[in-house]
Parts: sequence; structure tokens; C-alpha cells
Amino acid sequence: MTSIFYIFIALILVIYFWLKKRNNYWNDRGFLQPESKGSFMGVTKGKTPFQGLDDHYKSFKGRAKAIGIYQFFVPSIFPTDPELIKHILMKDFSYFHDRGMYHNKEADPTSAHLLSLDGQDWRDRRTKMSPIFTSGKMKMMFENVDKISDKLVEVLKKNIKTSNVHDMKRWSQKFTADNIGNVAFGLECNCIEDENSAFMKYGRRLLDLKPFEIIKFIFAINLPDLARMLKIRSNPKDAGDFFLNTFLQTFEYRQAYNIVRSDFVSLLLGLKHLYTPLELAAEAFLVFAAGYETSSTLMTFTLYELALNQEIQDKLREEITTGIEENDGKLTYEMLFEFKYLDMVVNEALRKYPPIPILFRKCVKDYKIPGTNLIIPTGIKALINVYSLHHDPEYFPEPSKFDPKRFSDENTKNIKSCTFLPFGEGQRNCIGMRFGQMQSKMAILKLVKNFKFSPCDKTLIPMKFETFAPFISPKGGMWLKVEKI
Ligand code: HEM
Repeated sequence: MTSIFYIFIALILVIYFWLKKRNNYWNDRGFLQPESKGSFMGVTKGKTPFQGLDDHYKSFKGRAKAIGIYQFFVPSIFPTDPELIKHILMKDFSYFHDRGMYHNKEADPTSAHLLSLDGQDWRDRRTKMSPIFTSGKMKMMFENVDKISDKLVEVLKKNIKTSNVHDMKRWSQKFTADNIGNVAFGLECNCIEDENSAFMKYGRRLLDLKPFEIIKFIFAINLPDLARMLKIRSNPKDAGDFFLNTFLQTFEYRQAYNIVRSDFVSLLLGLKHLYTPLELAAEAFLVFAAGYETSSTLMTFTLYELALNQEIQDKLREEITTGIEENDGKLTYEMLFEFKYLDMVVNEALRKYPPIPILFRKCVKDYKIPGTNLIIPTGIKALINVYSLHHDPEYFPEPSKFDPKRFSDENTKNIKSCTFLPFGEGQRNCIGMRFGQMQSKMAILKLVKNFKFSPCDKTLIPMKFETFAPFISPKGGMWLKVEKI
């Protein structure tokens, strides 16, 4: 009994001294670090991770190019200086080409894809997949996206007869799930008409994690090597299996009947001599996972700001209606990208509400921060808080004002490099940017052309965010009044 007591005390002491040492990891290396240690970037204070980081950004900006932080005692680096961010994302990419994300091809096939792969594996796959995302390939998919956005308008028109207050986050999700299900899995998913359809159900399942799944997810982010050893599944098994099996069935069917369509499935099938069907299924899963919530988030917050700023909404509607009328009522792929005010509005929504507010990079060899004697050690992750840069009054004066003029041709030239990063930057930036812009712009255009959006009693003013959401997300949905024009 006495020896168990001594072992227990010894264990407590070891943990105590290890934590003490760990808490000084950054001070010991000459970096500044915030007082509150060990919390998950402020989540414990009821804030989102990007808001927690933003508190540190405000306290330390100008005092250091980067500070040391801890996520559950795992040290990370938090660069606050755009010049250093530029080095990390672009100039010194060879030191930061990985994200250090969890992936395990065998135990969790949905985790091994372009977003998470490291080093040469990532580089090879990015080279092979880049031709899938060119402007020409996106143009091929335009017709499908156009058709699905018309369906969105038609079904929403029917629904506003019963009630004119709607959760536009849910409608945006239904649209992107239908769209991506169609182009990445080759199926009519029926999400717009039936919100309990399989694609909606499993799309939501990827985000609505149960408490144990949240713990597994955070564990896999922070300790990917240990998670790999323990063969953890980072995505819910039922959702992962659904997406993999659905893709594999379409894959076999298309091969058997030699079917070629203008979509991601056929483009991925073109890589079948290089990758196994399961590897390609993981990429189709990623197209869904990376494109579903990001684009719907962009749509959601754009509609929110248009509802709060009626004059901007009217001006946008005027541009769209006139442009389409002048082209004999037809909308083309080129026109979608030529609507200047639409582009300015969308960019301003991406600034205020970047769907992915934090970028990750892992340092793969010791890196000396230029102009200092500070070294970022190998294996440390850099967290770039896009939200802070987008809300810094030095780069965007009056940051809480929704002002599309910031993105006029004249003003865009003055935006400091690496302070506007909605799609990331450098060789690891968003490969699906054009598709994301195409589907979001298309839906916003059709919605604004056909409906007037305004605030209602349930609209969040000021905006509040969900604390545990992996993407920036309005608390309790995005409720707006919707009227037919
Ligand atoms: C509005 C919509 C979207 C936004 C705001 C967005 C944003 C981002 C961001 C911030 C990153 C990380 C970039 C970095 O670390 O530098 C990223 C990566 C990525 N995105 Fe997107 N994304 C969107 C839509 C899409 C779509 C539709 C797809 C697929 C069709 C997609 C596929 C990817 C992939 C595969 C990566 C990883 C690239 C790599 O590591 O090589 N994204 N996205």
C-alpha cells in the first residue's frame, strides 16, 4: 500500500515538472508567449479558436513577428506579421510544405487526401490533380451548377408561400450538397427538395460531431503521429463509409458502361492508372468535405450582409438584372466572373467571414525567422489567423463595416500582400477556388435576382459564432426574411 502511495506521488511530481517545463517551452527559446497556457486557443473562455487567437493577436501585434502558444500543452507558433506569413506560405515554402494533419490510409481511408498528405506524396498528387481544376474544366460543369441553382430558386419560391422566415444557412447547405453530390459523385442527390436525403444527412454528420468524436478530432489535430499509431478515425465512420461506397459504386458503373460526363467523377476516373479506386474515393470525399461547408458559409454570410445593407443588395440586383437582360436573358460562365460588383460583394463577405479562419503549416526543418535570432523548431505547427488579418484596422479601416468598395480595382491594388487570405496562399492554396467561387456566385446571383432578403426577429445582430464549429458558423443558423420579387 505504502509503495503504491509513493509511486502515485512520484507520478504526480513527474507530471507537474513536465507541465512546468512545457509551459515555458517558448520562453526558454526567446519567444514571447501569452499568460493563459494550456487552453485550446481560448475555447475554454467560450470563444471560437479564431477569436481566442485574435485576443493574442491584438495584445502582441507589433511587439513580435510571431509568438509562441499552446494548444493543450502542444506548442505552436502564431505569426502576426504579414511579411513573416509571406515567408511561411510562399518564399520559404520548402520549410513549411506540410500541414501536419492526421492521415492514415489503412485505418481511415477518408483521411488520406490532398488536404492532409505530406511532402512528396502531396506534391505528386497536387501535380496530377491540378489539371482537374482548370478554368476550362470548371466551364464544363457550369451548366449543371446553373440547373441546380434554378432548382434552389424554384423550391424556395414554393416554400416562402408557407413561411417567409428561413434559415439561409440550411438552404445554402442544401444547394452545395446537391451540387457537389452531383459533380463529385455523379448522382441526383435531391438535397434541395428533401433535407433528409442521404447526402444532406451525411454532410451534416461530418460537422455535427458527438462529444467523443470532437475529442478524437482535436486529439488527431494536435497529436497526429500518436493518433496514427492508435489507428484513430478522424471522421465519423458512418459518414466516411457512405461517401467512399457511393463513389466506388459510381466508379464501377461508369467503368462498366464506359460513361463519360462533365464532372469530377469522370475527371478522377482519368487518373485511375495512377491511383487505387480507394485513393480516388478519398479525393471525391475531399471535394465534398472541402467544398460543401466552405461555399455554403460564403453564401450564408453574403446573404446576411445583403439583408443588413439594403442599398448594397439593390445595387447588386441592378448589376445582375441589367447584365442578364443585355445578354438576351442568358447567363454564361464568363459573365458570372465579369460581374464586378458581385465580385466585390463576395470578396467583402470573404474578408469579414473567412470560411476557413485559420491556416496551418508544419515546420519540416529548423527555421530562423528573418531579421531575428529566433528559431522555429522542426515539427512545430504555424497557425495563421486569417480572421485577425482581415479584421485589423491597419489593413482594412473600420473592419466591422461591410464595404464592398474595398475591392474595387483601384483599392484592391493597395491591399497589403498576405493580409487577405480567404483561399490561402502559395503552392498549398485552395485548389478548388474557382469551383467554390462559381457555385457560390451562381447561387447568390440567382437568389438576389429572385428574392429580397431582410432581417427578421430571429436574425443575429450583432453576429455570434458557434464555438466548436470547424468553420466560421452563425450561432443557431442564419434566419432571414425572404420575399419574392
Ligand atoms: C468558398 C469556397 C472555398 C473556400 C473559402 C476555400 C478555402 C480554402 C482554404 C483557406 C484552404 C487552405 C489553403 C492554405 O492552406 O493555404 C483550402 C484548401 C483546399 N481546398 Fe478550398 N475552399 C473553398 C472551396 C473549395 C472547393 C469547392 C474545393 C473542391 C472542389 C476545395 C478544395 C480544396 C483542397 C483540395 C484544398 C487543399 C489543397 C492542398 O493542400 O494542396 N475548396 N481551401
